[in-house]
Amino acid sequence: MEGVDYLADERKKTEFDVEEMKIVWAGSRHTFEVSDRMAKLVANDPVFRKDDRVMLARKDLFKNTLRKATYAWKRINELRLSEEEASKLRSFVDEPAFTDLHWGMFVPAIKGQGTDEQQKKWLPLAYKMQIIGCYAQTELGHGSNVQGLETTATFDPQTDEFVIHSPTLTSSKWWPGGLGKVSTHGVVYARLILDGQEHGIHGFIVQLRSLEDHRPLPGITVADIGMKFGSGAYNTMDNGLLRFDHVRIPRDQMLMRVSQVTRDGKIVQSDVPRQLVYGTMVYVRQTIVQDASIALSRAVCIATRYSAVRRQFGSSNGGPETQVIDYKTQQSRLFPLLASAYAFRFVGEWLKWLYTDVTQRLQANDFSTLPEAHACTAGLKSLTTSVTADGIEESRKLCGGHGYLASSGLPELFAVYVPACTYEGDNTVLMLQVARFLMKTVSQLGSGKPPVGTISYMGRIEQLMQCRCAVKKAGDWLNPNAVLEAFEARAARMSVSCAQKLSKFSNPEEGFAELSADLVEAAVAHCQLIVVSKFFEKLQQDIPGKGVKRQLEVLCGVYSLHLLHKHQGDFLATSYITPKQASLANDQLRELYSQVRPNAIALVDAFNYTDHYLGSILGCYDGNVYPKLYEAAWRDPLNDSVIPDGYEQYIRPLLKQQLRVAKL
Ligand SMILES: CCCCCCCC/C=C\CCCCCC(=O)SCCNC(=O)CCNC(=O)[C@H](O)C(C)(C)COP(=O)(O)OP(=O)(O)OC[C@H]1O[C@@H](n2cnc3c(N)ncnc32)[C@H](O)[C@@H]1OP(=O)(O)O
Ligand SMILES: Cc1cc2nc3c(=O)[nH]c(=O)nc-3n(C[C@H](O)[C@H](O)[C@H](O)COP(=O)(O)OP(=O)(O)OC[C@H]3O[C@@H](n4cnc5c(N)ncnc54)[C@H](O)[C@@H]3O)c2cc1C
Repeated sequence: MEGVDYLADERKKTEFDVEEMKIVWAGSRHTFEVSDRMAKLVANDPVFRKDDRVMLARKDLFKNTLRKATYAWKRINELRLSEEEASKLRSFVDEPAFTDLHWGMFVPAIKGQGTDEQQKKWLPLAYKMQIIGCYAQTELGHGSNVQGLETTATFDPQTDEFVIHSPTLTSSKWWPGGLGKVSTHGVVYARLILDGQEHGIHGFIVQLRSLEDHRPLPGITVADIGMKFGSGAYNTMDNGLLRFDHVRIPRDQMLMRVSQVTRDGKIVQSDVPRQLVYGTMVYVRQTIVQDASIALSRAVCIATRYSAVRRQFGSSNGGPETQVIDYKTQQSRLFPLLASAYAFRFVGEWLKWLYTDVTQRLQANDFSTLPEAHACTAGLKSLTTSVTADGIEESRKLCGGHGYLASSGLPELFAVYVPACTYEGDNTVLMLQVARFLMKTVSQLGSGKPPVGTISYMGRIEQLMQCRCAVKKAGDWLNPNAVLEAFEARAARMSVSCAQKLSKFSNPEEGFAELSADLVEAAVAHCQLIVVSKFFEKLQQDIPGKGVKRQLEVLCGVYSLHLLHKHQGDFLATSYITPKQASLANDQLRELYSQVRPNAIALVDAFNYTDHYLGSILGCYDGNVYPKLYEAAWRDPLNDSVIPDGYEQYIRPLLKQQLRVAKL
């Protein structure tokens, strides 16, 4: 059976050039080649084996992660990998570790908020991993409300130091990844106090552990916060707690790009906005949007391959049963997720561009696009992580009973992914930030300042409030202008409706709180519009390869029309479409599913995932699912012996007792 491709017939149906689609998915030929090389490097190295992860107890699991992370660092140095290659290698190791926070938050925080001198001092140490850092912001009592953090940093002019202190139990830092057992340093967020006066939240570089023996420094209490959701999963990470008892650090360890504290204890604001203290979160939210397409595509790849292998019902005259992927219900659950994975890939690519653009502007003291960048990163992080977490769970259900097995890879993928809906900003809290941005935009319409970028459609508000959908037959829904106008009109009308209701409140904050559920819906509509429009923009690019663009057009249609179908209440209630037009959209959607069907396997092959990275028997490339499931069952430690441990102690006496009862 070895070497047989059970999905070969499926692959023969493909109507497009898969190799070219791999380049589109990766973003460029260069990125594809780097990814492909790094994925194979990891897959072929036994040290990076991960199929035993869910069986390990916490201490073994954690030590195993330390071993892998250290080995990865050794390989990165031996092979002299570039930053891009190293980051890909780490992502293919596919195990949350302290290094994620060191490279993903500690280094960016110093880069974004440190002065040139601070960067010169700290970054070389961090780059060589001579220090290991974490991002210590959240506390036991406050996460979302950053202004509510309680840790204090009081300047002592006598010694030219800050005194970092945890005044209450709720001020204990709680959650930072890498903090519990590994980090030697942290960027710690605390309230700045100068001469008895508070000056808001700022970041400070604080050494936590000795570089000699790793013991916590005097005044520091640090530990892991305990087991988290699921087996394996995020338990490889040492999320930590941290308390300070009047810990002293030199004045130059406050990150001073946004504000400086002078030798005599005065605060000097530079001309950059104070929101830049939140800059690391903007950066990470943008990377989380890119990661969403990866997590969702992994789940979809597993569910699609398995749906083509799995057969149930429909056999006549002893012929084969129906592949479950041929059921329209399966398609209507699976193909929108496949389309969403592609949609998120392209919006992630665009968001990376937006972030680079805003960073360059900030360097030139142009802060004009910061509010939009904040709204886009917050909103898209919220939208894509919510859909991805739900999509992974739906993929599990699409795999029936076998999806519940750890060897399907889906339970662990869900457990490791779902906190993305919470970390880096709770998804509801972030959507409310988008809503604030929208309400501000609506209130400024007509002020002579035309809205730009993702909000430019608001500049056509009068037209969007009045227009009516022109669709007459199902095929009209393939017209990008028809779809875009529908999403623009829906988003604009929902925002205006909220703004009108808000204006009736004498206290705007009270109104905002009262209407917050409606405001979140308006924000979701705006974010979905961004994803749809970026998909259409992608299609305007030159996309080579036989049939590749055509497939992407089909997926774009599936993505937008499934949203239109799912949220038809919004489109109908805002009176842009009629019930008949909603029904035509659904007819067109069904037709598009038929076009996806023959290409479904090739569309997930284009993700180019190795079997190692997918970590799923149900999703393996060759589709040889059943023998692999059978063999995996025998590898479970419970099957090491025929008679289980505990038989003598529990099962035997129980059976004997039943026997006695039966004899009576
Ligand atoms: C297999 C492995 C796969 C694993 C996946 C890999 C990915 C791994 C990556 C990372 C691992 C996980 C890391 C997680 C790390 C963390 O969670 S760190 C902690 C993150 N914490 C948060 O995100 C807290 C959320 N809260 C906030 O961001 C803010 O406090 C708030 C946005 C809720 C604002 O609260 P509020 O009090 O209303 O605001 P103010 O502070 O007063 O500011 C108001 C004005 O500032 C503007 N603004 C807010 N945020 C930003 C920003 N980030 N950038 C720019 N501007 C911002 C806001 O719009 C207001 O502006 P106006 O005054 O003009 O209206
Ligand atoms: C796995 C994981 C890793 C993490 N890593 C880090 C890290 O490295 N560093 C770090 O500093 N932090 C980290 N965090 C913490 C994380 O950033 C916070 O948990 C997150 O920001 C949410 O804050 P919270 O826990 O205070 O939630 P809360 O704000 O208490 O949320 C509870 C509920 O209240 C709702 N809610 C809150 N405020 C509002 C509002 N204004 N309006 C309406 N509803 C509201 C929320 O929607 C939610 O339903 C991590 C968390 C997790 C789970």
